Amino acid sequence: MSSSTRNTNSTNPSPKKKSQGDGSATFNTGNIKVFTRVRPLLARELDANSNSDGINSLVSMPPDGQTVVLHSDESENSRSLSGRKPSNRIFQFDRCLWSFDKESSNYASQDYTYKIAGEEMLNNTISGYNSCIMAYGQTGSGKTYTMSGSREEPGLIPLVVDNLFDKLNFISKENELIKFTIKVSFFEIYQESSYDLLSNSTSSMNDKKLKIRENSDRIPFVENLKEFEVSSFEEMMSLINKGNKNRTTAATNLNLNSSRSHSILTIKLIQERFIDESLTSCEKIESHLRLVDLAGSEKSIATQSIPLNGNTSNGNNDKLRQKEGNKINNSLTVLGRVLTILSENSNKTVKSTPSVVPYRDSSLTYILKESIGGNSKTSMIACISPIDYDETLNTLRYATITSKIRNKAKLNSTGEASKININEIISNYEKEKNDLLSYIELLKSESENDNDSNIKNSKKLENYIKWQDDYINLNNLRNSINFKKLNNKLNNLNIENEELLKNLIYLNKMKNENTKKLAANNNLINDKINNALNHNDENDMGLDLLNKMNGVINDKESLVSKYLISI
Ligand SMILES: Nc1ncnc2c1ncn2[C@@H]1O[C@H](COP(=O)(O)OP(=O)(O)OP(=O)(O)O)[C@@H](O)[C@H]1O
Repeated sequence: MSSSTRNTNSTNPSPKKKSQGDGSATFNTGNIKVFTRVRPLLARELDANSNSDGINSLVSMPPDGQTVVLHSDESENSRSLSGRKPSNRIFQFDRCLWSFDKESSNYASQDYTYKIAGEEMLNNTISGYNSCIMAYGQTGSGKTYTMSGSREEPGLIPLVVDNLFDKLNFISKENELIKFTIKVSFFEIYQESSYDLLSNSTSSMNDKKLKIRENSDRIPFVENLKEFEVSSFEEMMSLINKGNKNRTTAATNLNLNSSRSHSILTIKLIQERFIDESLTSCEKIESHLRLVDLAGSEKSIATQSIPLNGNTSNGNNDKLRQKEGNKINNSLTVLGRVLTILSENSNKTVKSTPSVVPYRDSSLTYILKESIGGNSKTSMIACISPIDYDETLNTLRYATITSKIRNKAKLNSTGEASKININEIISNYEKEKNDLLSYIELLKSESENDNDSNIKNSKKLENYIKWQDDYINLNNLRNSINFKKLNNKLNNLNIENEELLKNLIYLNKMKNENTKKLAANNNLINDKINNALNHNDENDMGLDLLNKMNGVINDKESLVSKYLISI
């Protein structure tokens, strides 16, 4: 059985601005960027239609790369549950990604999706802006595939992490006065409660619940969420893979591996930019990139659990899936309400009062407050199925509302350079080292069979090693800066030498010219002496002139010899 598509002649779209005046200007003005991506047909969808001639995609994407057409289709493939006759709908977004058919010339691969939807957000984060990419769409529409992908076809998250390290390594090589620190945290919102996906805790789900609080700037955060410092792609991916394994998923009729929770991965980047080579003051920039894989909107019948091992009685699982589905739908309904109000507020005139945004109505909107309505450059990838008219229409409407939201992203810099005292840092390190050394001595004297103490011991040793690394890094930084200073001095000395050489050449030239003038003067004087001698029989006047001339010669000679001595 073959699949076909209406989109046969489009080419890979080139980047360009949205043409419609729908309030979504370029990203610099702060609008949420919106992309849509259509997935291919799945094996079960092909099987279910094995008797038909082939399934068309209800979605097509013309070559401009920014338009998506949702076609009415009265055949069974439309799967319209509304009963009404659907009509063709046209939508425009920042970019429409065609992943329906791998053979198509404009097929949007995982790498291409990263280039279009991921790279700009990563660059924003490195430039010091909070950024966020979230995947939205009905269940089974390709959100997790887009965000995480598979080992063979890695999605946005692994590609972002890979490129993050590449970019930071490049910057560090170019500029040794920047120090980067990367931290990662990962949590899920399941049935309105937050859980740390990186926690090793074995306590009950109830005990593992984390609270959402607000900081002094009224920005919500997950209390006690663990944050891990990482320094390589492998380290970061091993944490993310651990988090993905901990995420709540289940097999449903629509997706064998359906995410039953919203997951939020946060990569925090701290940059310390030393203002000058003395290393005494630095600007600190702290930004984060949030990667959000939302749970899919769903109809309860469609997401009943799949009977396992041939067991048809699956009542409890069905109930749980339904309860999960209701919570997911509720939070997505609140998200829709919040996005609508934000979009209306963004398009109100300056004088009118903005409506209150009900962020607190769900944990999801509360925690995403800054990303969807505050200090963040944000993009949404609206994932759509090629054969579900009603759900695709809903998703595209949602996405259109989102594209009209204007956020105010700020550069998260300390602004003024904060003073740091390098000697103080080193003496603190030294104090810490001495404390650790004496602690290690103490531990050594404790029982060797005591497991707890051994664990503590090794932890402390780890800390000690980390301290040593930091100390060495700091010294390396100082050494390289000292080396740079010496190099500068050497360059300056070379420049001074060049100046001296130029002066010497000039003085030599002057000396030669003066010697020539002196010889010419001598000739002139000799001529005059001869002239006078020739006339000495005439009177004493000639002798007198001769004596005067001799006096002039003596004066000139002594002047010249003084000058020559001086150079
Ligand atoms: N662009 C794509 N190319 C190939 N396969 C895809 C693509 N998008 C999705 N799929 C496949 O479709 C199925 C459903 O995708 P996925 O699990 O990503 O959906 P989801 O939107 O995350 O669903 P849920 O909300 O239930 O978690 C998976 O088998 C996935 O591999």
